[in-house]
Amino acid sequence: MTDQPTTPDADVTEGTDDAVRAELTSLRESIDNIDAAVVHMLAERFKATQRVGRLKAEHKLPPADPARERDQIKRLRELAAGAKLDPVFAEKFLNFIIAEVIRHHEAIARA
Ligand SMILES: C=C(O[C@@H]1C=C(C(=O)O)C=C[C@H]1O)C(=O)O
Repeated sequence: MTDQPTTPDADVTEGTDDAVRAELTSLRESIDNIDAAVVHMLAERFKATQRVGRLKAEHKLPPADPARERDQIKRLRELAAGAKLDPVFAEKFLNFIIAEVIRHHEAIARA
């Protein structure tokens, strides 16, 4: 972020047919609902993983469990393929989340 004054972005749909703009708005409402659901689901997942992190710290278990991760990645790739979602993307997404969870578990173990 800078302190420079910003000009608002132009409406990229200006001049586009009204029916097209209405369809875009409707699709974006669905996207906004899905994004909200994703945020809420991720929040619940992190609540559960925080509890796992505390349990592991109390019982001196390591923050990461590579065997469990391998099983999850295999399962998620299969689910993704069945849902016509790119399995490579699904794996990257899960790995991104797991890396954050492991960071949390390391922090809990240090605390
Ligand atoms: C949550 C756990 O800790 C880590 C994070 C995982 C996850 O986010 O799904 C899976 C395995 C572990 O590396 C766990 O062991 O179940």
